[in-house]
Parts: sequence; structure tokens; C-alpha cells
Amino acid sequence: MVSLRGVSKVFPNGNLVLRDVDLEVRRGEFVFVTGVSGAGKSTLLRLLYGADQATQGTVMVDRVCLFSSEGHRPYRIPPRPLAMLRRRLGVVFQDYRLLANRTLAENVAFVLRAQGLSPAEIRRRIGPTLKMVGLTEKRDRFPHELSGGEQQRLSLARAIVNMPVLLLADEPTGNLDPENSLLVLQILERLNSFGVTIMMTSHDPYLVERAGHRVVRVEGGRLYDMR
Ligand SMILES: Nc1ncnc2c1ncn2[C@@H]1O[C@H](COP(=O)(O)OP(=O)(O)OP(=O)(O)O)[C@@H](O)[C@H]1O
Repeated sequence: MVSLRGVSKVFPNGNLVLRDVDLEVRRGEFVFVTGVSGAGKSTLLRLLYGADQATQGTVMVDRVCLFSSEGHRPYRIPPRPLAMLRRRLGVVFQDYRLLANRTLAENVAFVLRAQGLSPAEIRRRIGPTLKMVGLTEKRDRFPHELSGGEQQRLSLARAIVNMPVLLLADEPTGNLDPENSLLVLQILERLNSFGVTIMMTSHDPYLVERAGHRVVRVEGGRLYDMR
């Protein structure tokens, strides 16, 4: 599902964040990406959905090449195939990125509308998605009426409503108390049991330990397989 070969990332200001990193993630895996603040966890995920570009190496996601420096000239995925790939990905951010003036149901519907699905298909998908994240009763509320944990679960609903093959979750439990963190983890595990590949960053050792999934660690620009 994910293949990084010899990937380095240097920001224009000379900041070397990833250095010759290799990573293979198989379809259906659940992988935690750990490391201290500023280690490069978000940068790693951003390379996978094309929000940022590698400087060197090869980045492949679901058999699509996003970047490769192997030819005479670096290959960068053009906007159209990138948009096609992104339809198969779900992305969750720590800061939720919800639409404040739309209800929960509309927040979820928005993603599908942007993808051109019919109103009937959109209606059909909203119910099960909100149910999965435990927000069925709140479908007509607005984001500001939700707790932090509920807002994060809504952002999760938006990421999974298009049935992604790969879910990239950047600190989805970063702002949550232990109880809500566990709830988010359980939803991700349920998705994973349906075959969705999950990559999640976290600096919560308790959560990572408890979950028992594969762990990779970003440290000093390198990537280490921990478990
Ligand atoms: N656009 C940029 N230009 C220069 N440096 C950047 C840029 N974006 C990120 N960085 C630097 O790259 C490093 C890695 O950042 P990144 O956000 O990937 O870390 P992280 O491990 O996700 O941290 P956190 O856990 O705090 O979210 C940091 O030192 C950061 O300052």
C-alpha cells in the first residue's frame, strides 16, 4: 500500500527532516508512526497524500508513484492523477478542519458532494458513517455544539465516508483525554478490521503500547522499525 525507497526531504530553508528513509506498508496493516515533536512524523504522512514533495527517492501509494528521482529528471505526480489517488485516501488532522456553519450530516455530505456523488448515494452513506463514529443522535447539530472528542470523531467520519483504502491520521488523539483517545483508536481498529490500511502518528506511548500494532519511529531523520 505504501512504499518509500531512499526518501529524503529537505525544506527550502535547508532543514533536513527525512534522510534516506525506506518503508513498506502492506495492505491491511495498522502502523503507528512515533517520534518526538518535530521529528518529521507529519512530514512523512504529507508525502503520502501529496501535500508535500520528497527531495529524493521514490514515493508510491496504492501502486501510484507520487514522486521519483530515479529518472534523468525527477517525476512529480500531476494534479489530475493526484486528485484521483486522493479519492482513495482518508486524511485526519489534529485540528479537525470542520465546516463551522454546517451540521454534522452536512459536514460529511460535503466530502461526497465534492466527489460528484448523487444525493441518493450521499444520503445512503451518511447514516452508517455517523453510526460508526457514534454520532447518529447528533447529526443535525453544528460542530461548536460538540465536545473535542466528538469533533475529532466527526473529522474521522469525513475521512472514512468515501471508503478509503488507506487512512492517514496525523495525531488524531493529540488533543483528547485517555477515554476519547481510546474511542478514536477503537474506531480506527474497526476500520482496519474491514481491510482499511491505517497509518497513525502519535506521541502517546501508553496508547501505542496498549494497541500492540506495528510501530515505526522517526528519529534524527531516520526511520526505525520498533515492533
Ligand atoms: N515548510 C517547512 N519549512 C521548513 N521546515 C519545516 C517545514 N515544515 C516542517 N518543518 C520542520 O520539519 C521538522 C519536522 O516537522 P513535522 O511537523 O513533520 O514534525 P512532527 O514529528 O510531526 O512534530 P509534531 O509531533 O510536533 O507534530 C520540524 O523541525 C519542522 O520545524
